[in-house]
Amino acid sequence: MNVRLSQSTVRGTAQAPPSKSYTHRAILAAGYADGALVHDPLVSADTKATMRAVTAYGGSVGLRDDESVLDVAGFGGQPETPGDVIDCANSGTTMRLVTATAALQDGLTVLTGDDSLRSRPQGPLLDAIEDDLGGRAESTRSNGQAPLVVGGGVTGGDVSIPGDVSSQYITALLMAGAVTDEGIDVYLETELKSAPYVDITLEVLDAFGVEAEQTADGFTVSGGQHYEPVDGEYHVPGDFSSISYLLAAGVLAAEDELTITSAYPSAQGDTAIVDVVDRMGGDVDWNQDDGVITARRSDLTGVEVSVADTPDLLPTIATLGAVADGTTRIVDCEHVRYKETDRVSAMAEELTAMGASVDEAQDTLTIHGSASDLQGATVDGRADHRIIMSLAIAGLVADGETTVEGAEHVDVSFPNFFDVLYDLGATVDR
Ligand SMILES: O=C(O)C1=C[C@@H](OP(=O)(O)O)[C@@H](O)[C@H](O)C1
Ligand SMILES: C=C(OP(=O)(O)O)C(=O)O
Repeated sequence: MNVRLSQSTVRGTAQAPPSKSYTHRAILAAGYADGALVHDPLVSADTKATMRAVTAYGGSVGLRDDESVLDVAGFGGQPETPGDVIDCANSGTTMRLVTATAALQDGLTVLTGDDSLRSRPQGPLLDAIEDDLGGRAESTRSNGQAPLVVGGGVTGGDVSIPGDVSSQYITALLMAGAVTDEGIDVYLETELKSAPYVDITLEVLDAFGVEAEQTADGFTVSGGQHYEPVDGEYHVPGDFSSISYLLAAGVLAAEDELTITSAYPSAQGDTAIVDVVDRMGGDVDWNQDDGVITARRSDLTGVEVSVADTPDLLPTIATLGAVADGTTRIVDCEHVRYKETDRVSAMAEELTAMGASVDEAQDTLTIHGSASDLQGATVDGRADHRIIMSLAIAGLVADGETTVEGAEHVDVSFPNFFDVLYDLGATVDR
């Protein structure tokens, strides 16, 4: 699906979609439990992959008609051997988290995904399971990528793992480690990137009555624990990665002001987008008690931003930088190359196609911005939801028409993104 956008303004109120990261964890935690009601879940292509995995391990997931609640029956910490391959589709979170689940049972699980997911790094997690925990974890092509074959009935132990490839390996080991006999101690061999995502994990584990904590050199979870959420329920907060596109639309294109609801504080590192926009000179106000962000159109100035903790914000900040006056330097971004696509290159190339001046280095993206340089163009969304949404926001400001190719992939995290933009008054032809 191609979506065409033209320079236009937005106004009114948009509700943030529910958090993808919290939804994945809540579904899997409910799977490790006897079950749970997950309120306000994100129902998207990625979270459906985690629902499939929980079902494959012997649980079940029912969705209320209005999509407001997932009724998850769990497998009680003892996953069954799946009767079929688990298709994780485009979801790195599903593949990593479920690989550790697979290691818990004696039988084998086969995990695969789409072209993008089958090119992403899984090697450090496979090595941790096989070399450190004594399980079986193989890449069928011996290249550290899916398809994967995992099993072996691990009972816990000590794991050494790099921290600068994906924090999802640590999340996976902590979630599975709680139901092993011995627990798992994770030692980080390199500095942890995307650290707030492990904080999200600790928050969800706590809500499910599971204890895990940070240590001087990593994380630890003791074994023999039972997942059991308070009152059998869990509530998912709004998603700040998704909010970043709405907030960018507000400061770049609001006619008067744009209001975003369901924006309550949580462990999400991506709440940093509010501060980034503020530092760029954006007129933004966040009422944390009410969960409401208000943004007004503003003239932005380039800044330097580290995305070490917030990789998913890179595409949004790149778009903001292309419109801001002066230079925006996005640093500490090498790990953003291991996502659905290499997002550093993707944003460099596609914003350049729209007339921006961008320099790319391995760990830095530098954008010499100016709103007047941005021209509508046909851009490739790279089958990556965040590239698509960020380029669409650039299309609200660019002179002339912008066509974003492959726009249907927003179904991964923000399925009604283009409907929301349309309802806010943007000129969008879906
Ligand atoms: O655990 C999570 O929910 C996520 C962790 C991050 O990945 P990495 O830890 O691989 O950087 C992030 O980019 C991804 O969108 C979601
Ligand atoms: C990288 C992302 O997710 P995942 O790793 O789950 O594919 C994302 O949502 O930007």
